[in-house]
Amino acid sequence: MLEVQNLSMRFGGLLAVDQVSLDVQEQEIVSIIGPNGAGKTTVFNCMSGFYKPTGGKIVFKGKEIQGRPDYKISRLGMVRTFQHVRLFTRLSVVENLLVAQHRHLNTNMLAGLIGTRNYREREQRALDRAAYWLERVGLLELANRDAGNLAYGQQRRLEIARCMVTEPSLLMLDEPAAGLNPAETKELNQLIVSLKEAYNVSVVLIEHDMSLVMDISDRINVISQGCPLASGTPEEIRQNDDVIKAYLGEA
Ligand SMILES: Nc1ncnc2c1ncn2[C@@H]1O[C@H](COP(=O)(O)OP(=O)(O)OP(=O)(O)O)[C@@H](O)[C@H]1O
Repeated sequence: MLEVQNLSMRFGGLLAVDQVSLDVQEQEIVSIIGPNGAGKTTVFNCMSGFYKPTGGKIVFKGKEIQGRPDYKISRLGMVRTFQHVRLFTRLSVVENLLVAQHRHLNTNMLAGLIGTRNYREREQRALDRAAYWLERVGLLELANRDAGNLAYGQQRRLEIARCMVTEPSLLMLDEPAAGLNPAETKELNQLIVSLKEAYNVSVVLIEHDMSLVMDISDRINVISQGCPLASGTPEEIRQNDDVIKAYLGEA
């Protein structure tokens, strides 16, 4: 469903991403790993429309999307979370999920003001979806709390719910386990696997927690200093000498 071909991104004199290719099939969890500064988030930013890549192609569901704005890419069904949580901290938990759906559906303001039947039905569906996903990520009881008052692990789960209410086919998670304790990481592991198995979602994951990556990935792509270093199953990556060297070099 997604094919990234020879993606490159240059910032002035720095070639942050150099000819990176990867693909994601339906219902697959594909991870991107690599030492700090390898270019992982830059790949994400290109894929999700935050940066216009300086080279290469990104094909999602048969359409070339490189350089398209982020809101158009998310309407095609490819949504992301961020390395640093980006919620509306002064809105309630449930409002965060409603705003996400409004932005996604491009709701007609006038229909909202007049309160047409169609609009009311859509609002009800949005509320139902929000309640469903809050329950799913264990936040229903906190629906009316300000998002900014949630514990960090809860905010990260809310971010995933905020993506899921838009019913994506591909979810991109940027370091979802960062800052989580072991119990929360285990819950996250189960949640991500269930997204794939129960909701037919494909996942692209950037993550430094190797036990999580090795446990849930179908395939892993390793990049180092912007360049592709290796790709394969968790077992192949675990035994790859270049990968071991890149990581030992970092330590
Ligand atoms: N907007 C930007 N302008 C200039 N340089 C940038 C920009 N974004 C990223 N870079 C540079 O590109 C390189 C890759 O950064 P990137 O954040 O993609 O790495 P990463 O693999 O995600 O790192 P980490 O694991 O630490 O998050 C770094 O040298 C970074 O400083």
